[in-house]
Formats: sequence, C-alpha cells, structure tokens
Amino acid sequence: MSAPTHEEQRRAWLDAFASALERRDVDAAASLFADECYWRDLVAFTWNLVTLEGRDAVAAMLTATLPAASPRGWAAEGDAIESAEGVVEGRFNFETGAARCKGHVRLRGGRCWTLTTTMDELIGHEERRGRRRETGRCTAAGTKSVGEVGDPGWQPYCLVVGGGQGGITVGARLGVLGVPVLVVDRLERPGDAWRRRYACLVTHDPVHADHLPYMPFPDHWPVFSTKDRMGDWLEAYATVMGLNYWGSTECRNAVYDEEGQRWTVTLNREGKEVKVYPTHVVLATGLSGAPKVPEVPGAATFVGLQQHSSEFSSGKGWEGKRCVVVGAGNSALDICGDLWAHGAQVTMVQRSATLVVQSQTLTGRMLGKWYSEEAVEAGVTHEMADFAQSTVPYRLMPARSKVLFDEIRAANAEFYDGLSKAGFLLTFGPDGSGMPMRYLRRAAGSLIDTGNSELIASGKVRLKSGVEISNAEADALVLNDGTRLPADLVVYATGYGNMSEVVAKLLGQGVADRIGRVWGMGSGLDGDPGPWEGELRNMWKPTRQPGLWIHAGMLALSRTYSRYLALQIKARFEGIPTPVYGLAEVHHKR
Ligand SMILES: NC(=O)C1=CN([C@@H]2O[C@H](COP(=O)(O)OP(=O)(O)OC[C@H]3O[C@@H](n4cnc5c(N)ncnc54)[C@H](OP(=O)(O)O)[C@@H]3O)[C@@H](O)[C@H]2O)C=CC1
Ligand SMILES: O=C(O)C(=O)Cc1c[nH]c2ccccc12
Repeated sequence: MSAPTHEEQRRAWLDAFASALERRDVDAAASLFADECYWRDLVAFTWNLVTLEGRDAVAAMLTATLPAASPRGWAAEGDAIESAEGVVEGRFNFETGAARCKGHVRLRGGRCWTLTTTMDELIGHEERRGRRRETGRCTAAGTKSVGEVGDPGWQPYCLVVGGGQGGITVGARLGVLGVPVLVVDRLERPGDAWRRRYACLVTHDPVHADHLPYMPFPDHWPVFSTKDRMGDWLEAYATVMGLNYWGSTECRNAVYDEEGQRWTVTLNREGKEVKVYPTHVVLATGLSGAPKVPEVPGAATFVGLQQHSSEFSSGKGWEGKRCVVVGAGNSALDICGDLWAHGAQVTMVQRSATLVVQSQTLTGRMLGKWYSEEAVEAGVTHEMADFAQSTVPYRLMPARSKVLFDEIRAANAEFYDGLSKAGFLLTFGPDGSGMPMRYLRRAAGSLIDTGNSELIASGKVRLKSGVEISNAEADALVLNDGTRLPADLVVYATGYGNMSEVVAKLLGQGVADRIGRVWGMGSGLDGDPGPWEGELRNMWKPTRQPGLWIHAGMLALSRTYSRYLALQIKARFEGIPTPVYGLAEVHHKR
C-alpha cells in the first residue's frame, strides 16, 4: 500500500476531527493531537485570543466551548503541502453557530502539531460588501441605520481613542460592519501623529506589508513612504471610509458604570467639553506611551537645546554645531544621520546593545516570501500572508526565528563586524531569536539600517558605547566613564513609556492595575517577564476591565488584528452570546 498523499493526510485528519467534535467526543478529538501540540484560537471557539499548549489544555478548552461553538461544515481549502521534513500543512473552512471561520493545521505523523482557528465573519451580520453593499440609491425612505454623528441622541456604541493606524483600521472595520463608532484624536487631522515626527522619517516595512484593510495602496506607491505621505494616506483613507472622526478632541477620562455597563467619557473637543456614553472603549493611542526623557542631574544648567526625539524636527540649522544623540534605536540613528547630513558634529551615546537588521534583509530574507513584489507575483496576497503569519504559535516562533537570524548573521557578517569594530554593541536577543521576538517582547531597541550605520562604522558619527549619562554641565554632557561631550544640542532618542501609563492616565490607576501589563507574552526574556502567557497581553482581546479593548502595533498588525477586534465588538453589538474562555490572568501590573 502506498503512503497517503498530503491531501489524504489532511482529509483524514480533518474528517476524524470533525466527526469527534460532531459527537462531542472531547477525548477522541484530543487524541488526534500530537504529544507536543498547539491550538491557536482567534475568537472562533473561545471569543478570545488564546493559544492552548498540550492535549490537556486542548481537551479543557473543548469541554468548555464545544456546546456553544457547535462547529460544523469542515471543508479543506487550497492545497495540502509538505512544508518541512515530515510536516504536512493545509487550510480549511468551517462554521460555528455564530460565524464562518478559517483554519490551518500542521500535521506530524498524521497527528496535529499546530492548529489555528480564526473567526472570519458573523453569520447574518456580515460586512456590507460585495452582494451586501448598500445600493446608495436616493429614495425618500433611504435607510440610515447607523445615524450621523451629531444627530440628536446619537451615541457611539464604540469609542476609539487615538486616530493613528490602530484607531483608523478598527474604526473602518466597525464602520463597514455597521457598528456606530467614533474615533477621536488629540491632533487636528487623521495622520497628524505621523506628520509630527522628524522630517527624515520613512517607513521601514515595505508597502506590501503596510496596506490598510479594504483599500490597498496603489501599485505605483513607493516601497517606503515618507511620514507625510503616510499621514496623507491615513487622512484620505479616513475620509473615503466615511469614518466618524473627531480631530482636535482630547479624551480627558473615562469612567465605567458597572451597573449600566457603559462608559462615561469626557472629551474636550476644540475647547468644549463633550460627554459620550459608549458601551466599548478601544484604546488605540499607540504602543508607545509618553516620551521617556532620562532625569539628568544638572540638565537645568545646560544652556544649549535639549529635546526628546519626538520634538526633533530636522538637522537644519545645526551645521558646525556639536550634537549629542542619546540612544541607539531607530530614532537615534535617523537623527544622527540627519544631523550629520546637515554638517553637524555628531556623537551617539549607546547604553546597551541594539538589534540591527539591514533594510534589504528585512524586505528580503525576513518579509520577502510573504510581503514583496515577488510574493504578489506568486499570487500571495497580503491577506493570505497575514493569515499564514497568524498560524505560528508564539512558543514556536523563537526557534524558527533563530534559524533565520543565524543565517542573517552569517550572510551579513562583514556588516556586523564593521559596526562591532567601531564599538557599536550588537545583540540578537538573549536566545538569538532576532528582531521579530524583540518587537513582540519589548517593542524597543531595534534598528533597521537604511545605510546610516555606515556613519558609525566609518567614525563620521562618533560613538560612545556601554556608557550612561552622569550629568549635564552648562555646555556638555558628562558620561559615567568620565568623558565630557561638549554640546550645543542634546537629543534624547530614549524611546517611550508603556501603554499601561496611558491606561492609568485616562482610566485611572485602578483600571490600569486590573488589566495589568500590556504587550509581551511572558517569555521571561528581554524585558518581558514570565510566566508564559502564550499571547500578547491585553492585545485585541477581552481584558479584565469589561468594555475596554486595546489595539496597537505596526501597520501589518493593525490590519490583521483589527479584524478580530471588530468582530468581537460587532458580536456584542448584535447581542450574540460571547462566552469568553481563558480570560488571561494578570501577573504584572506594569
Ligand atoms: N522608520 C521607522 O520605522 C521607525 C520606527 N521607529 C519605531 O518606534 C519605536 C521607538 O523607537 P525609538 O524612538 O528609537 O526608541 P527605542 O525605545 O527603540 O530606543 C531607545 C534607545 O534609547 C536608549 N535609552 C533609553 N533610556 C536611556 C537612558 N536613560 N540613557 C541612555 N540610553 C537610553 C535605549 O537603550 P537601552 O536598551 O539601554 O534602554 C535605546 O537604545 C520602535 O518600535 C522603533 O522601531 C522609530 C523610528 C523610525
Ligand atoms: O522593533 C521594532 O520596533 C520594529 O518595528 C521591528 C520590525 C519592523 N518591521 C518588522 C517586521 C517583522 C518583525 C519585526 C519588525
């Protein structure tokens, strides 16, 4: 007898799984999983974002969720392929009582190694697209189900605080789903958060990874967007998507009424206080909190200009001046390069090691297979890529990523040696897993080099590394090795605080403590304390504070996860039961 084909293996597994679930036979279902197994569920079974590890966890989840989920209609989708030695993988579709869902399975020896199940659309509450689009005909009895902001009595069911890519993506999705949503931002126009950054800021992720939902960038769009162009795109997008967007509107605070199950949110709109009463608040104020400026003894005596990188605009006017840039991340090197290009004498102060990747490595080895012109030509859409990315459980990411980063380090050894020789401190993470894990664990201290690191390697930008700032004098910054750096300008490119600070500021310390730390998955590495949680803390999923959701991250994550966030809110809007399984414990308050 010949060995079963990949297709037959997937079909056999899917049929057995479907039949066990149909019979509500949890033990039989669990026995289809390998000893080492992971099930990542994005809303479909759990109304939560969770990764179950091991057969017992799978069985416990099924026991709790099967009756309500009542999954059915399992059907293979696309080709089953052997993606690695002994690993067969393929996609499938299914339905629960509430939703049409998509899934993916990796099999080893006929048993499940990884399973991913994701909610795609709510049955009977689909997006108003395609055949479901509104006609837009002008009739006397035209339907206006959502209502207009400003109509008497209109209230947002969901208030989104923050109008960057996070707020705009989830706002757009909720709008298409017909949920009354209002997006507010302190700044005047959508995209202003991008526009306000320093002049030379350009995206590092290629356009192929940056599309917003529904409306991709046109294909003549440059690979990398200037900050102003991205700002303009976000603004145009908000307009075209018909987003209810209030600029120049600061969220002052929000108080949750446990009994009435809604928020009272105090907004300051162009100087006037306005109260709104949403059932849900999505915090989308950015993964970064407030600018982090170190307390430097003597800073008040410094006669030159000191600013945080968020206040820096350009190197213009600093020709011939002595400039010190504190920090060694993306902002720091961009600013060093810009100052140098304008003829300044520049010194970078690096305290600890940075994770550096060359731009062409990011677009090539790291993202090329999924987000690139080649991927597009091979028929891999960004939606397919997003789904594929979401099928890797966090537990398995570091080892995969380490293989890639070992290759990257070897292939670019000369580049990294050049930086090391100049004294630049490099890291690839405590476990060598590289940039993706550093981003998911701490979202700071990375550097995507677009060529400026040559300024460091060649000494054109001077470097002091492995040092801390001791104090400031009238005309200099003094380091803890005794070095005195005469300076006319000090830029603190020292990063930003955590999102928990924003939660505390807007919703109070009580709410901040209740939901705990934001981001990181409990790896115990690189500033991300354990215990292991298996999903990003508080991101896009129910938090310990009813009615509070958090949405943040780079464009690609904002696009991918705004879908799951919007579906969870839409289901609640429609009164669909959403029994949450596995609400995360809070292990860390900040
Ligand atoms: N074009 C793009 O796509 C850009 C993206 N970004 C992104 O924005 C985010 C923020 O980046 P960035 O503004 O560079 O901030 P980061 O938090 O990434 O980097 C801050 C740097 O400052 C150092 N630092 C912090 N505190 C001190 C201190 N007291 N003394 C000395 N050094 C200190 C940090 O090192 P230590 O490890 O010692 O704390 C680190 O090198 C990142 O996610 C980044 O990738 C930023 C710019 C451009
Ligand atoms: O560390 C950061 O802040 C990053 O944004 C890193 C980063 C940019 N593009 C990426 C693509 C995949 C993994 C990490 C990154």
